[in-house]
Formats: sequence, C-alpha cells, structure tokens
Amino acid sequence: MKAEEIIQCPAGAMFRHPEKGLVIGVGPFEECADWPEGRTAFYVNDFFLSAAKPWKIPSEVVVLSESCLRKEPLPVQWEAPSPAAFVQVFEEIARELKSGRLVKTVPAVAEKGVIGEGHSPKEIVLAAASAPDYLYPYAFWEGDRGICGATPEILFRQRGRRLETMALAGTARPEDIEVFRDDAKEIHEHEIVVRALLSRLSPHGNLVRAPRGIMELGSLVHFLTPLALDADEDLSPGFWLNLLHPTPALGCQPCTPETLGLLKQWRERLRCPASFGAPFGLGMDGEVIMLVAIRGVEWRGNRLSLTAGGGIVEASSVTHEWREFGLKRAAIRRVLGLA
Ligand SMILES: C=C(O[C@@H]1C=C(C(=O)O)C=C[C@H]1O)C(=O)O
Repeated sequence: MKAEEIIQCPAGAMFRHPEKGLVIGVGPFEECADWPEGRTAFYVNDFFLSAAKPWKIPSEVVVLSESCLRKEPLPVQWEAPSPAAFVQVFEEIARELKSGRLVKTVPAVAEKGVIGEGHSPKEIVLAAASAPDYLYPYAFWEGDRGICGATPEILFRQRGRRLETMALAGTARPEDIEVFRDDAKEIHEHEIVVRALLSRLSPHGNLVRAPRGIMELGSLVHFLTPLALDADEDLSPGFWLNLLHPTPALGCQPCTPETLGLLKQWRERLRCPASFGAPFGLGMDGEVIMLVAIRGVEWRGNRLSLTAGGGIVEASSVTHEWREFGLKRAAIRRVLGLA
C-alpha cells in the first residue's frame, strides 16, 4: 500500500508510532468495549467518553516507514470565531474562579471552514502524517466524518505495569521563552496539572516526577513535566484512562460532575466539537499509547472545525487567552497544510 492510497479507504485510522512508523488501520472496523490485547486496535471516543465500544479493530493493518508529504496547501474558506461569545464565557468562568468553586478550566473555541471544491478532507491525513517528529499524528474517518491532527500531548503510554505520562500546560511564543520560564501565572497553571497527576497516580505504585522543562514546538512553547509510574498491580488501559482523563490540561480542577457540566456548556457555546481533547489511542504489540486529541480538525462532509483552547485561572486575562487560542489555531493550520 502506498501512502496516498490510505485516503482512498472509506473507513480508516492513522497513528504515527514514535518507533514503529505510520500505522494505518483499514476499515471496516470491529468494535469492542475493552482493550483487545493481542490485536492491533485504535481507541476513538469523545471528550465525555460516551462511546460504548471505543476500541476499533481494523480489517487490515499496514505499517509504512515512508512519510507522505502533501505539498499543496488545502484551500479552505474560513469563518472567524466570535470574540463576543468568548468574552461572555470568559466572564462566567472568571466568576466561578473568583468564588473558589473552580481553580482552573479549559474552554476551547472552534473556527469553522469549508473545503474548496475538488478537494477531500482526507488529504489532511497525508499532511498530518508528515508532521515534525515531536508531534503524534492521528486520524480516524468513517463515511463522510472524521478527525485528524498532530498532538504534542500523550495521556499515557503503558506496557504492563509501567506507565508514562506528562503534564503539558502553560503556553507562550518562542520569542518570549526567557520570560515564560519564570512566569508565575504559567507555572501555577502547569503545576495544577502536575499536582492532579501526582494525586491520582501516587496511590497506585512508585511514581517519579521529572523536573519541569520546556517543550519547543516551532511556533509555540509549553511547560512539560514527564512522570513515570511502576504500578503495584496489573491494571487495564481502561482503568488508567478513566483515572487520568480529563487531566486539568484539558478538563477542570476540581473535576466533579458539576464542573464538567459547566465545561461542556462553555465548550458547546464556543462551537467546540465533542471530539476535541478526547483520548485517541493505539494498542499494538502489548503496548497502549493514548494521545490527547488536540491540535487537529474534525470534518463532516466538506465542513471543518478547527479547535484550540487553553487553561484559564484566576490571574488569566481575556485578551491574552484570545490571542493564545489564535496562535494555536495558526500552528494547526501550518502543520496540517490548511490555507
Ligand atoms: C487546549 C489545548 O492545549 C492544552 C492547553 C495548554 C495550555 O493551557 O497552556 C497547553 C497544552 C495543552 O495541554 C489546545 O491546544 O487546544
């Protein structure tokens, strides 16, 4: 199979494994509720984990070592998102933060677009597959719907009792890196995520936290803290997923049915699709890598949603956040070759 042929499949999945190469699943898929250990399968769900059978076993698996470049940018007619809707949601969030009911939440704004005549959204899959090495490209499509992106964030990587995860939160432009390093508000935002991971994982084994570092992504930089757990027991990927998702990098702190309900409402008002920030995974050869599905698009027919969000804490400013969301959307357009 040639890279270009991937997108001819009516249903398919793509995951660029950091060591194995580009893993392509050709549909139709058999679906199941639990990780089908021993088979290669993709995990596809929405942010609120509403799929009953999120594991998708492809009829055929192809691993490609070549990268598949698509050189021409895909023409898209974009419709700018509404600043007024964002300002209103931000004010409501600010009230919750001030009252102390909420410490952090992560709204996300979608920009809508229509793909130019004669093009298919599946062309985005080829561009994503050739994203820079520090990103994890992913995609899943069935019929006229699909998702595709290239994320820097993993929810966890698990083999047996060994689990690796990360806190990735706090954002700046590369030209501001020296100030960012000591920015108390960004560090605070980041450490909320680190603390949540520490408290959720430490009851389950020996947990080691690496020092906070910086992940450089070309047009954006983030704080990154890697964590590794040697678990006391053999627990399933489903267990780790329910424990970790959503971390406060994409969800909220505290994370309760009430705060998640508020987040759901805010996301919907900002036209954010349910797939944004969901876990997206690959289970292969006894190992599971679960990504955080951000830095991507969702499509239905020729209509695209391109979504980006960011953490809001009490010290956040509406102008600064609006600009950060815009920078993230621009980074997505660049990586996915969207004009
Ligand atoms: C929400 C997004 O990114 C997440 C939020 C970040 C932040 O608040 O600084 C940084 C990285 C991601 O964990 C996104 O890219 O849309």
